[in-house]
Amino acid sequence: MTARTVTIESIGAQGDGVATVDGNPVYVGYGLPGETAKIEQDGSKSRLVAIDTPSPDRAKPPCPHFGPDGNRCGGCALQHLEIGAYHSWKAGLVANALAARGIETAIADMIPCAPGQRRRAVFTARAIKDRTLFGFHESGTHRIVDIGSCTVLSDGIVSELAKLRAIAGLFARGGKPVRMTVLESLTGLDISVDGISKLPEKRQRQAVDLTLNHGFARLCLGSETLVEARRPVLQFAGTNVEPPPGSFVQASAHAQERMIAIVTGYLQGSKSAADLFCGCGTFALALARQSAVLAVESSAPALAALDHAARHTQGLKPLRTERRDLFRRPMMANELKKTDAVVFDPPRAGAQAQATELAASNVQKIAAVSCNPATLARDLRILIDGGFRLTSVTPIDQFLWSPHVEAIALLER
Ligand SMILES: C[S@@+](CC[C@H](N)C(=O)[O-])C[C@H]1O[C@@H](n2cnc3c(N)ncnc32)[C@H](O)[C@@H]1O
Repeated sequence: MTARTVTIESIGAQGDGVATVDGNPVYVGYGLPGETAKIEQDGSKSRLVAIDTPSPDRAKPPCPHFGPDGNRCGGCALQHLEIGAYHSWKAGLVANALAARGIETAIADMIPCAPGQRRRAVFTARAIKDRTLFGFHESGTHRIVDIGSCTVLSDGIVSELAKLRAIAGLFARGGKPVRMTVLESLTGLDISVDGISKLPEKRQRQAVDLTLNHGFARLCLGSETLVEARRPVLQFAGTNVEPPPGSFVQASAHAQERMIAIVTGYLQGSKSAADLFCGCGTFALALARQSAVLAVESSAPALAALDHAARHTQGLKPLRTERRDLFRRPMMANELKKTDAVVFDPPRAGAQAQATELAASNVQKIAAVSCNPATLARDLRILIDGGFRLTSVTPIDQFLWSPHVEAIALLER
């Protein structure tokens, strides 16, 4: 460790301050641009000792689990940055990724999300002696920061943290850490545990009893439902959907509705749309109110939930689903002959093979949704080279105070 004083120049992609020492970057967690800070340096990492000249953009973090010291919850990276500067930094992540692929474009205003709006969280639990650590990993380590509150999550989850910890403790007691995905659905909390394959019978009964006594909707271990008091339900643009255990859904209902509005608004007027990487139908079910839809996805349970929702919703145009691995077998340009509009929303790896087929197709309008600016930029480059024009890029702060950002890019021929 070398003690030194540095000046922070920028914020890195993970939210740490970045200084330069001997021509190399040194990351200073909790540091902001313009600040002079005393650090103990260890290669590119450092420990912050003191900030000598605080930035005017420095804000008081609202969460007690956020801070520069050890045991800092890694869920948030930037609570110490004033909200306007924070939004500019996040929009910059998208702009920089696009610029790195030679795409220079204006970025629209950030769609903000407020504290307390996040409806889905993945906790880690580990049993130690007679108690359970339950929370998120410390920044950059596998240590679990035990949380008693969270500024980002919805009240419906935060108010139940102690009860969730007790249930998680039953699964973690065997010694292995477990992950617990909690989704606040309209009918109650939907809890899904993974990391172990089986629970001893007595502990399983206790977990089921706690779930029922606390009024939670469902408890699953992997894909096995241990108890379902009520079907968990979400609404996508007015349509009820019953998500399968642990399935992907947008992290915030507010962000989801704004994203649906952008996509359906842009693709309005198309006769036949495709939703690729459709999940349980966030976009497909909304699009089916205005055009025929082909919805494609690799997860069978997600498609079953989408089919079930479509069958029980009045007034939709024809909606067809197809199970398909779009990485290995993208929808080919000639299969999209009758499709004039596409929304695609792939996992972080992006949709390179699919973008290549779209570039060669007759599709006229595309909404590209992504939680990874780097792969979004790569896929947009393919589409632009194939003759599409980028008409707008809108960042959405779905992952408040984290270094992650959602974005929707709109393209047309
Ligand atoms: C970011 S989510 C988007 C889901 C949906 N659009 C939504 O808004 O809820 C990505 C989806 O891609 C699916 N997926 C992952 N790999 C895939 C693949 N190789 N082929 C098709 N779908 C895949 C996942 O199951 C997941 O539902």
